[in-house]
Amino acid sequence: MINQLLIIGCGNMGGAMLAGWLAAGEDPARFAILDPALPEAPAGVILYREAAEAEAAGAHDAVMLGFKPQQLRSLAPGLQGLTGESVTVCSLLAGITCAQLAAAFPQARGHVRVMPNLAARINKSPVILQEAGLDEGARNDCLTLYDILGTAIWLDDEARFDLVTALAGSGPGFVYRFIDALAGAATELGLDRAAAEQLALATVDGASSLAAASDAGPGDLADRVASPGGMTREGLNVLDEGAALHRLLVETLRATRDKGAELAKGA
Ligand SMILES: NC(=O)C1=CN([C@@H]2O[C@H](COP(=O)(O)OP(=O)(O)OC[C@H]3O[C@@H](n4cnc5c(N)ncnc54)[C@H](OP(=O)(O)O)[C@@H]3O)[C@@H](O)[C@H]2O)C=CC1
Ligand SMILES: O=C(O)[C@@H]1CCC=N1
Repeated sequence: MINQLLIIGCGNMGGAMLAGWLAAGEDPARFAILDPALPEAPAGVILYREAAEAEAAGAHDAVMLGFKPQQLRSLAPGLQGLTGESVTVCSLLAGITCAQLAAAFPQARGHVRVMPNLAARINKSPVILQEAGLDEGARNDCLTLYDILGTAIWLDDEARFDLVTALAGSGPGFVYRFIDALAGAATELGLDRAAAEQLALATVDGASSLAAASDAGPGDLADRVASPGGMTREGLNVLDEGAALHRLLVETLRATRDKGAELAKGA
């Protein structure tokens, strides 16, 4: 079991994960934060401002890097005292590989890439994991911890990590853009903006929950919405013309995925 996780950089993503763990009933004492400017920590969670304070406490057996990938090179030297041989280094840093983590924190017990999304806050995030150097026990400990935030899985091929990041880590951003565009389109065609947003959000929520609960795939479900000779087919035809939506999303995921390699190169 991971007894104490030190979250180094607790912004949007680290904060969402911490909120998810606490909402699931985890003991706040199981977590500590190292963040120089975070206004406050949740009740019961220790907040350190400087690495030396966390080092002196020496209470953690894993750290989770929640700062930006572009900060790895400058911050790693100051974190060596927190990443000794009994400590597992977990990283949220998009693009940064296990080999780069191992080079940045060579003394650590093992290295884990973790890719959640913001739905961790409500324990509904996929969490993709990739490790280097972990034994079976440490693998199980990681899976158990991250599974609390939704569904955690090990990826067996790190070459695909940036692609799953684009799909599952960045994915909520694309879905939010879609909901916004759906509401915007209805507004342009005559609906009040507030009503359009409410209807678009409720529709995506219901459609997603139904798909998650259904044995049928999303392609089949789309066809079930389209009554023969009815209205929906006309709209699907617009999305399908020249595989317009498919092509747009291939380009969207490609651009997102490729930025991962760029971030890795800069680190
Ligand atoms: N946002 C998302 O949906 C996802 C993000 N990620 C990854 O999570 C990481 C964080 O992203 P995100 O949460 O969006 O970014 P944020 O900017 O919200 O969070 C980064 C946090 O790190 C803090 N920080 C800055 N410098 C230090 C330091 N020297 N020591 C400790 N903490 C520091 C920041 O403080 P301050 O604000 O004061 O600078 C901030 O609280 C990235 O590596 C990203 O790739 C992964 C999956 C999804
Ligand atoms: O935009 C980013 O780089 C991070 C990684 C996945 C989601 N947010």
